[in-house]
Amino acid sequence: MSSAKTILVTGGAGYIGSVVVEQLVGEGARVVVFDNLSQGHRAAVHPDAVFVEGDLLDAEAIESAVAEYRPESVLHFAAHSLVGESMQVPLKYLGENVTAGLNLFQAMVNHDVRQLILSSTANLFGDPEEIPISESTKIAPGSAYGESKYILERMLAWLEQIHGLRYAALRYFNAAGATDERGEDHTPETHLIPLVLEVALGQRDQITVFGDDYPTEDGTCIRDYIHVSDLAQAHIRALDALAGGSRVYNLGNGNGFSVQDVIETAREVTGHPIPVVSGERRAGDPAILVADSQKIRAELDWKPQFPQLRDIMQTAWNWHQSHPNGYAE
Ligand SMILES: NC(=O)c1ccc[n+]([C@@H]2O[C@H](COP(=O)([O-])OP(=O)(O)OC[C@H]3O[C@@H](n4cnc5c(N)ncnc54)[C@H](O)[C@@H]3O)[C@@H](O)[C@H]2O)c1
Ligand SMILES: O=c1ccn([C@@H]2O[C@H](COP(=O)(O)OP(=O)(O)O[C@H]3O[C@H](CO)[C@@H](O)[C@H](O)[C@H]3O)[C@@H](O)[C@H]2O)c(=O)[nH]1
Repeated sequence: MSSAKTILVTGGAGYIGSVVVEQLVGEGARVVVFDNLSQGHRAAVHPDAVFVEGDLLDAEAIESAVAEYRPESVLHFAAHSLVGESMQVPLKYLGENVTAGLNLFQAMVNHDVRQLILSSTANLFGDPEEIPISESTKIAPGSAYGESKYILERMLAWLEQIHGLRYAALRYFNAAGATDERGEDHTPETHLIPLVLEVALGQRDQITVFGDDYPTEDGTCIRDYIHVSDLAQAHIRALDALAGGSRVYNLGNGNGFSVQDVIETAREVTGHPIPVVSGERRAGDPAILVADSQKIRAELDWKPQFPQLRDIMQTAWNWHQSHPNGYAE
């Protein structure tokens, strides 16, 4: 990775973005984080990164940040990202995620910034026709959130054709785990793994399983959990490869685990019994999402360092134990 170039990271105070920033700074890059702290945390931003507090919905704010810092590339993490919420308030996603991207892309076009990595999602595939899901699997977004990400992917394809922008769309499956200093801390928390660990910490009484009548072996949804550091490494490789042209990759571990498996693994890792109650299905949740990530493995020589769910959850548990109140002082 070339060290002198500036990289702008939207959403760099959030869960995944902050870990990517940590790795980029470690590689010697000059990093500028742009985040409105709606979900992110100032303390999650690596101290060697420049921090700009701003909202992508404010076109002037992102325009002036791009004008001031003149990044060579942009990593775009900032978004609303909850599948379930997007099925309650679809316009928050179809409106704000798309407008935020639009304002960012416009600022990039205005200042001739020609490289971008987009955080896309496995939710692009809805209830997929095939498992594992490859880049050639039919796209049929499973929620308003997934649709908002697909609109951004399509916008980028046009900007490539018309303005020569080079982009990588990384369709993450379920991010999980932590580094020593950075982990998952959302308010409210809605993600399965941190919620289960909050039960183990005694901060919640139980975990509700959203649906136990799916067409899977134990009836609960299956997901592909990928360690956040492995995701970060994929961004660094994709950034280095962008000079060779735009690309789209599905990014997961390639192994599926049910909600029940996650709870059982949490019991093993934490030693806590983790009481469970059955709940209704959550709208927008596909039964099974497992990635075929052969393409990024072959083209970028990327390989997950955390293939086992147990190891991923151990890193999350370490972080939750050392940060029982998340990033709060
Ligand atoms: N967590 C996952 O499993 C997962 C999976 C697939 C895709 N993604 C995508 O990856 C990205 C990061 O996810 P995350 O889990 O780290 O989410 P996150 O909520 O922790 O991080 C998002 C960050 O963006 C910031 N932000 C949101 N709207 C903004 C705006 N209008 N202007 C400026 N900053 C804004 C938030 O404050 C936050 O720091 C998202 O785009 C999400 O859709 C996440
Ligand atoms: O209290 C809970 C929370 C979650 N789940 C289930 O656990 C699984 C994982 O849910 P969650 O951790 O909320 O993640 P997802 O909804 O799968 O979404 C994540 O993973 C997607 C990619 O697969 C990303 O696009 C999203 O941004 C990211 O939030 C799903 O089957 C949920 O129904 C429960 O049963 N109980």
